Amino acid sequence: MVESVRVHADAAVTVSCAFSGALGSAAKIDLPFTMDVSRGDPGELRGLSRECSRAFSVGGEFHFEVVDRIPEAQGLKSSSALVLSAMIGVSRLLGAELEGEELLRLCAEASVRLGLSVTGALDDLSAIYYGGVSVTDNASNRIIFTDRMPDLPVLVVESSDRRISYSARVDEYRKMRRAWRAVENLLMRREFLEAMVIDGYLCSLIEGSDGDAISTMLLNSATHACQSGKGPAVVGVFRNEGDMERCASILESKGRRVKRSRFKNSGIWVEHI
Ligand SMILES: Nc1ncnc2c1ncn2[C@@H]1O[C@H](COP(=O)(O)OP(=O)(O)O)[C@@H](O)[C@H]1O
Ligand SMILES: O=C(O)C1=C[C@@H](OP(=O)(O)O)[C@@H](O)[C@H](O)C1
Repeated sequence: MVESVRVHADAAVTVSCAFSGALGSAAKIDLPFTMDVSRGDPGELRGLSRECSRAFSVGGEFHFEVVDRIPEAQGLKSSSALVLSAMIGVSRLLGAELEGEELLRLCAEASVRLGLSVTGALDDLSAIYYGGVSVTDNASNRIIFTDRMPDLPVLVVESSDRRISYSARVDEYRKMRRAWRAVENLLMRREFLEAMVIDGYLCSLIEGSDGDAISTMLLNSATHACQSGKGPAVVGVFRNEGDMERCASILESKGRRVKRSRFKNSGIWVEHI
């Protein structure tokens, strides 16, 4: 019997925020979120353990040890990484054969019940699970399509603020639903980086944004820079590592906290430990 597993997930950035009712989309980046899963006392994560028992119709409790964390409440998908890692870890512990979209739908339902997501965030779950970029309809919990992202460097600028998605002003996003048509059109043309920029701009109108970080990146060789959806983290895309490194040094000299990353096209994986 498997006693303990280690789940290797990562962060993702927002390509289209689904709060308005528009299609959701996220792209995976190489920023590790690692969780060990075993049977035992869940501590603070009792609700998550209960959701796993419910999903697999089993008794007992599960223990989750987060080894590498993603900065939380920044628009980098820490909550989806948490729920997905727990579910997939428990699935492997139990030898269950739940995989793919069915597993992701259970995660989406659990995320809403746990108060960690507004729509279930199938876009974020799918990007972390498959890698690359996912486009989803979160209202009907369906994946529309997945695709690969270009293998490019991505610089993440963290914020000292936190924005919890459950407290987002979703009514304001809904009022702006029509503005997201531009984002959806770009998604359908698979122009993901352009969609990401327009999405970040629209979210900024509601949430505000870190204009200094965005302009510093655009003035220093970023091909694209914007808030990651509702943010507050900001992301920039570069042609090569050298351009990213020069920009990262400039931001660091201004006292900004940055993480060097790149788009990631491989999926989540689990090892027995
Ligand atoms: N490692 C973790 N341990 C416990 N809770 C976590 C962890 N990571 C994320 N969370 C929960 O997820 C919330 C952040 O989710 P959310 O507001 O959707 O932002 P994001 O998913 O973009 O980071 C945190 O406030 C916390 O409740
Ligand atoms: O809670 C949700 O349903 C969502 C949260 C957002 O992600 P972040 O919380 O990472 O900003 C958003 O981009 C996604 O489309 C849906």
